[in-house]
Amino acid sequence: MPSSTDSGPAVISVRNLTKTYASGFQALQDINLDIRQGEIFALLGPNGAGKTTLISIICGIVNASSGSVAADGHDIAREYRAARAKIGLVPQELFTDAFETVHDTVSFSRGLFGKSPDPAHIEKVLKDLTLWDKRDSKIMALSGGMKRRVMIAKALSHEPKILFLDEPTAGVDVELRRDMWALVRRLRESGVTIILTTHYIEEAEEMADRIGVISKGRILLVEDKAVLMQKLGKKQLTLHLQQPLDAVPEALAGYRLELSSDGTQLVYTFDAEGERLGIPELLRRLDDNGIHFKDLQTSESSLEEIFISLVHQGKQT
Ligand SMILES: Nc1ncnc2c1ncn2[C@@H]1O[C@H](COP(=O)(O)OP(=O)(O)OP(=O)(O)O)[C@@H](O)[C@H]1O
Repeated sequence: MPSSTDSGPAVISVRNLTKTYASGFQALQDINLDIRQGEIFALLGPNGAGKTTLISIICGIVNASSGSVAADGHDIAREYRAARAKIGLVPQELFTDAFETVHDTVSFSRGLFGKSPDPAHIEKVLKDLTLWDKRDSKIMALSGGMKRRVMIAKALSHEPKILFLDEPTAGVDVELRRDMWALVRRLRESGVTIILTTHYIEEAEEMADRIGVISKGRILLVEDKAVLMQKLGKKQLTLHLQQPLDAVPEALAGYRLELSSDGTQLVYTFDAEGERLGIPELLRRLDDNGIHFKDLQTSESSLEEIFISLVHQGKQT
């Protein structure tokens, strides 16, 4: 089960969390999760997996059925105000007062957390988000990308240590998505711990230090991105043959080899372990069997393929 590691203190600790909605639907089952100080953590899962429910419980918007959450050491139920003050939340839906100016709406958000006005901080947030020039514009006059940045500015107005971004780039075009990724990295560099939910694998692959995969209300695994890709990724070696084959020779039956339908390509699929053991020997055996190739190429499975196979198998690691 995912748990705290020696790589740093947990800034969010989720223990044995379950959620059953009034309808009787069990949205989360026995979630245990630690978020480390200063990391970008991506919670990756298909629609309906429970991502928003989990975030909403951590942020104190939805009550858990059982279990506990601590934010920077404060229990979200017993010490709600102290815990919530540590957290900024950028929800999936963009909602804010269309008739307010950018500056006023962001300043007002700070007040909601009982923090005294701090014009210098608001100025810094607006400048970091390239909204300073728009500070006197009404929200309704802004582009979609700017409105999103206003939501982030609001979430940062009370100087949280932890920022939740729920599907930050859902429905956003490619250019805006790249801007958002750059912005999230800058925020992390400024010391904020970032937790983002996404169903875009590309986003987790691009951004995250660690990835948690959630499906049907359960965390299937939590892993460093690089380790996840190395551990679960498969590689393929494709050999383009000089002469087509009718079938894979018996002598090579021990290898996971597939022949293309026209007989011109042999595809060998292997994992990190197989790599060490097999390839020189395979090439030798091919040669022994009179099979020669004119070209070869390798490819690695993407995080997408890993993710799909995990979610389909409901695999536990
Ligand atoms: N208030 C509610 N009452 C009953 N069921 C709910 C409620 N809110 C959410 N659910 C159900 O709980 C499950 C998890 O929903 P949740 O919104 O947490 O998923 P998600 O992973 O965030 O998905 P999405 O990316 O679509 O938002 C879904 O099946 C959803 O229909």
